[in-house]
Amino acid sequence: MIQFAANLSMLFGEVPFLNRFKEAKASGFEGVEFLFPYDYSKVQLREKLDEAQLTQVLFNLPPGNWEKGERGIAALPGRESEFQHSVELALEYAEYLGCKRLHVMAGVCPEGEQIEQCFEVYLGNLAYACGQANSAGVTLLIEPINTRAFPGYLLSHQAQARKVIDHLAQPNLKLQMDLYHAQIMEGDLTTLIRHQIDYVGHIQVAGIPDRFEPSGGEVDYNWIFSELSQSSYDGWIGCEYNPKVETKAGLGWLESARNHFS
Ligand SMILES: O=C(O)[C@@H](O)C(=O)CO
Ligand SMILES: [Mg+2]
Repeated sequence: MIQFAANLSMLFGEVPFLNRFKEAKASGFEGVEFLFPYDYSKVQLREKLDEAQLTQVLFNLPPGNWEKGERGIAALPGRESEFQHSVELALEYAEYLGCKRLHVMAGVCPEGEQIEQCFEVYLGNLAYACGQANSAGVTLLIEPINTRAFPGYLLSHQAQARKVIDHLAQPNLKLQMDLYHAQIMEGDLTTLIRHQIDYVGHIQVAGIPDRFEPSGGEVDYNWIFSELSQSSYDGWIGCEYNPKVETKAGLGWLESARNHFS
């Protein structure tokens, strides 16, 4: 059955990060996701999950130097050995936290590098990572991200991701379909969902254009949730949005969203 996960990098920012787990549970979430766990020990995080009885649904591989503008290293030529270490670290956390999904960020193709070469490195790194993750029972996800947010990001369209997944033909490589990015880059969300739901290993939602709650803005999420409820997808939906005012005050949309899946 489809369930909703709170993205703790964005929700419950009113309290310190480690307190957000119990806030998520108290607000009715059964699972959590966030961008990166690496500022905390895996033991600290496990404790928080256990205390609140939450499932760790997803997090990302280390992204490289975020402060310097790096947004993943999977497609960066010359960074292959760093990438392999990042896979090892992420899998260590994933196994300890019981997390079955990891998002591998492609990265921004560096100036002076050919896109084709970045793609070649990306494919090689993904194939390596899939092998490592498979033995740990972990699915890797690739997410097309809008280039307004991350200019030059290598993977920005759903069809590109499908091609990568088809090309590599790995059983544990899936699409992270973030409907916020998909609407900005492509629109036509219903058709995208109908055409590629079999590729999808995780979904994320936010209102468009402001990345607020998925209840206002240009996309009718009641329509989208109804569409998803009729599809074969039965995984998690990550609530990856910035609360417009305050997290709890803005959670009214969730009850009616859940009604689509009950
Ligand atoms: O959509 C996003 O921003 C995230 O899912 C992510 O992993 C990269 O920032
Ligand atoms: Mg996302």
